[in-house]
Amino acid sequence: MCQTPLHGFLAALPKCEHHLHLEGTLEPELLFQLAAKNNITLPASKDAAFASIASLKDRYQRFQNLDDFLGYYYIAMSALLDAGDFEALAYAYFAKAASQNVRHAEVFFDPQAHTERGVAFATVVAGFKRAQARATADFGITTELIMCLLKHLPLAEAMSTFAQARDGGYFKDGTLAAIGMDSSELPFPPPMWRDLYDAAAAAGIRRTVHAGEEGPASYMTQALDILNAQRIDHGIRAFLDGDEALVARLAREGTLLTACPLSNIKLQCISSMKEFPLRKMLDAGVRFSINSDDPAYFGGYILENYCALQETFGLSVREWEGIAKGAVQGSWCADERKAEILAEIEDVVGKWS
Ligand SMILES: Nc1ncnc2[nH]cnc12
Ligand SMILES: [Zn+2]
Repeated sequence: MCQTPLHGFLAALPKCEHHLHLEGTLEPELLFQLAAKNNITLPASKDAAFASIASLKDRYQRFQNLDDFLGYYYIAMSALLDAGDFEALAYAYFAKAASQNVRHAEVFFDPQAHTERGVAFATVVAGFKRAQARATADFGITTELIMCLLKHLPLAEAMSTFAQARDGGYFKDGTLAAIGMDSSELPFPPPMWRDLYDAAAAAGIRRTVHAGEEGPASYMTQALDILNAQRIDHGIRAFLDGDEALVARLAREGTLLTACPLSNIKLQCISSMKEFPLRKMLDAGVRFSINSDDPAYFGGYILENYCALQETFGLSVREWEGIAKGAVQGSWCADERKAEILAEIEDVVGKWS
């Protein structure tokens, strides 16, 4: 438990999570269990970190950058094979999130990372949908799925995965809420993905994209101008690069940045929490939410991210109220659901003021 006097308040505060990769919640314990069940051999002969749960956890303390982490992330998810595996993964995350008072979660998954190794798109989605239904019934948490396409694969493959989901009615029937893009950033700037984002916009589908994590602020401007992205995942480089015009635009347009402070430290995008641009984000009036990204790898779920910020920046209850409400306003859920969560926030704030 963190040491801040506001720990109880931060734990109780109703939260929305918008930047969470379901595959990034695969804890080493579940990974080893699924690998044994599915007869998947983890490549311990190539990388000794895969020898045991303990050695893997130790290696997770020392990521050098985004690509170093992604190497482990893609190998680990090869242990996920049947719908029950995807259900177990997602349900474990929803249970953990609900225990930290996440009331609404919009979560990413990477279908291409599964279809390219022979797991059907429908299998992945069926498992996640079962977990979503159980989590809502068990915890009252509402959830949405965002399909991410991978930047390290060709545009044509992203387009065909997108077309499969669109033509299969997955967006129309509400199974999928939006598209996003993730994976390596620097070698794959936003203009490469124009056709994908144009096709999503033409079909009336919501759009987010990872940008400004390792890549420069100019990638964020391209994401807005060329991809017409409605949300940006990470986005800290707007502040770190001092791009004042972009910051002013983000504030003016009310674009949600889905920030992930512990992730930024673990992937060495910033060297300590003091460098996380929280004060600049607040002062500029940019809308943002605080999220966990890949909690099984980065040493903390959403509450640990809130607490780590509090330990460094010492915000007031009122400032946290503003952050929590901004996250609700930036969510892609119905207005009635937003009103419910906003009322829950007022309730908790009332008890702590
Ligand atoms: N932080 C991150 N950045 C880009 N792609 C990712 N995939 C999973 N986590 C990611
Ligand atoms: Zn991410």
